[in-house]
Amino acid sequence: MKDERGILFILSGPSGVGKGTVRKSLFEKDPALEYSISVTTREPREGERNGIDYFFKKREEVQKMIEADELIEYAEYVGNYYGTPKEYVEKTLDEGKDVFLEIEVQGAMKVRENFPEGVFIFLFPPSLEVLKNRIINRGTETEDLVLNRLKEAQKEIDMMDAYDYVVVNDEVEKAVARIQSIVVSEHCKRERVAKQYQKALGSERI
Ligand SMILES: Nc1nc2c(ncn2[C@@H]2O[C@H](COP(=O)(O)OP(=O)(O)O)[C@@H](O)[C@H]2O)c(=O)[nH]1
Ligand SMILES: Nc1ncnc2c1ncn2[C@@H]1O[C@H](COP(=O)(O)OP(=O)(O)O)[C@@H](O)[C@H]1O
Repeated sequence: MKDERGILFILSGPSGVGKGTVRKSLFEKDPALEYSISVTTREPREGERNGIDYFFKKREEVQKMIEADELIEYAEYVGNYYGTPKEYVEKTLDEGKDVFLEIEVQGAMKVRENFPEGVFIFLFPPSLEVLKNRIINRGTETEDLVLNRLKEAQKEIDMMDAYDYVVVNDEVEKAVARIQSIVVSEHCKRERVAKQYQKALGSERI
């Protein structure tokens, strides 16, 4: 284990706001970050690959993982399970690397209980109209599923106050730059706290 653990960043927000798009662009710019691949029972979309976008699993398989306490959190979202494998996150943080989770709001709130030191970022749409258009234009959901996702979105936006940061995703590049600033300032903050702590300990010894 490295002296300093990595930081756990949780990127959350309503479906269609652009979490996946922003996360992918962020990872292209910052190869030092590590992405935690979730398990899901949802069917793969065209172009999605097992072990890259998600670990696609059967319901019984995810249920077994839940029973064996192999997930940090899981949530049932629009009829499917989604969950974060524990082992990868713990191991990567112990190696001193920062880990990003891209998860919905119920799951993020559960992560808070186990990782209160995590940094919680809520990605916010410029407006509900824009959000609706982004889900429709993505073209991956039927009309019913778009409506379900929008219903969830309203509930999710109501939870925004529980986050450390709110980032508006007006333009992908701008949203990515805002998240990069958060990553840098969180590292500076932790370094400062560590130095103050060392100083306090030092003066105690004198
Ligand atoms: N709680 C939880 N949510 C997840 C996880 N992985 C993905 N999600 C979220 O589940 C929701 C649905 O994901 P998905 O079906 O891929 O749709 P999309 O994000 O709208 O493209 C999104 O809000 C994801 O961020 C996870 O491991 N745990
Ligand atoms: N800043 C943005 N401006 C315009 N379109 C965007 C922006 N961010 C994302 N999108 C588009 O919105 C749709 C939903 O984005 P996606 O990343 O799939 O969202 P999420 O992962 O939050 O469900 C996609 O078609 C994506 O290309």
